[in-house]
Amino acid sequence: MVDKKLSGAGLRGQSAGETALCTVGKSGSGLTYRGYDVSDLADNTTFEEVAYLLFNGELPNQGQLDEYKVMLRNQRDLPDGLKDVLKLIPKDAHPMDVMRTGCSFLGNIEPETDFSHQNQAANRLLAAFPAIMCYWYRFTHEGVEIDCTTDEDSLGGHFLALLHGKTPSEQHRKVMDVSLILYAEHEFNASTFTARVCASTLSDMFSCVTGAIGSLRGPLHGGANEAAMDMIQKFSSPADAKVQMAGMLERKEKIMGFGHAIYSESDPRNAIIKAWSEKLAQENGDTSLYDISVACEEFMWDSKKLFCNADFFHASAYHFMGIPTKLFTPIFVCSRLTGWAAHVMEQRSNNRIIRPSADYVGPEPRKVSPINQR
Ligand SMILES: CC(=O)SCCNC(=O)CCNC(=O)[C@H](O)C(C)(C)COP(=O)(O)OP(=O)(O)OC[C@H]1O[C@@H](n2cnc3c(N)ncnc32)[C@H](O)[C@@H]1OP(=O)(O)O
Ligand SMILES: O=C([O-])CC(=O)C(=O)O
Repeated sequence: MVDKKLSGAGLRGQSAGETALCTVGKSGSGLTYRGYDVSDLADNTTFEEVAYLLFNGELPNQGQLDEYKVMLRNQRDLPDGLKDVLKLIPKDAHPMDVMRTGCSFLGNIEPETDFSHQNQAANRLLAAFPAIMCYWYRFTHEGVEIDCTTDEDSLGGHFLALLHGKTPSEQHRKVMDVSLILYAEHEFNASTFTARVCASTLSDMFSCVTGAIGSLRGPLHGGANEAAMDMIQKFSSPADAKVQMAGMLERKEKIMGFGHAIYSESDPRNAIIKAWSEKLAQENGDTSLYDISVACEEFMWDSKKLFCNADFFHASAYHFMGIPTKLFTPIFVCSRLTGWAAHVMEQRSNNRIIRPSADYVGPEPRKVSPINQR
């Protein structure tokens, strides 16, 4: 992995603080969480272990993990007041707005009253997010008031069971778990930086996470997985994908799911989710969407030297598991909550309010003229 030459607008290349949580795009290792390579974590741990690692600094032993999972399981259900609020949100609302409201409302009825409760607040959100998404989705789209508890061992399996109303396959549980690990943490990305800025004012955990959800929603960040899905579904074949993408580039359109602010040659998460997407395509007995995705990847590299970021093959992988496109970015929320909350805790542990300066480019000083002379 080569360090990208960083310059220009968007604070690119400027250090905005220290973190012990994550490295992104450092030579020799693409992505690490507290020193562990993300591929090692994806192969050898579960999402709950990664959440524990991010919140507590070390991977849990078996006893700690068992205790942690029981604690999360006991908090998966939603209070009636929150269910009532979710039922009021219309079917055509953006599910990221649902997540934002769900998070914010929970902060009203179960507030983080002081920072000694920060872990409880983070774990409550971690346990409740799958139900916030699925309760609203199934009520508004299917007219069902679901039971927000399941017997599923993992949060990934729990989400799939809530969404589909049936026990997920072992392979689908595994893919969800890997996906949640891949999306968990990514240093000072836009949404995490939002959370840290909010934390630096000594605000509460729910406000920090609510703000971060708003930043993740945009198509230049987390929203790219949905935009990528919308795009690949329009292509009828690999050859058609290449022709249509050439047109998009000619029209100077951004191709969602490609490029990255920090990585220069590849996003280490891509190979991992791409391999799972291929397995799911084979399991489904129809590889056409996967083949189209591979054609997109080849075309973008050959024509622009742009590579798939974490979002691109997540689109087909989620689609193969029967997940509606509009829920792709909310799943990202369920995972990235761990990174956001860990950064909030880190910011609080050595805080100074984040308040950069701006280069002024406006008019020279001038006097207000009376309104009838303007
Ligand atoms: C999990 C995540 O959040 S990963 C990111 C998800 N976002 C997307 O997939 C959206 C599509 N990608 C992009 O918009 C960008 O690549 C970003 C926002 C991720 C990074 O933006 P930047 O750091 O400004 O990109 P970068 O400096 O590498 O851009 C270099 C050039 O490549 C172009 N470029 C970068 N990505 C793309 C793309 N996906 N499609 C077309 N052109 C692109 C830029 O327009 C720029 O061209 P220019 O010099 O003519 O203006
Ligand atoms: O780091 C970034 O800018 C975006 C990203 O890939 C992420 O947040 O996962």
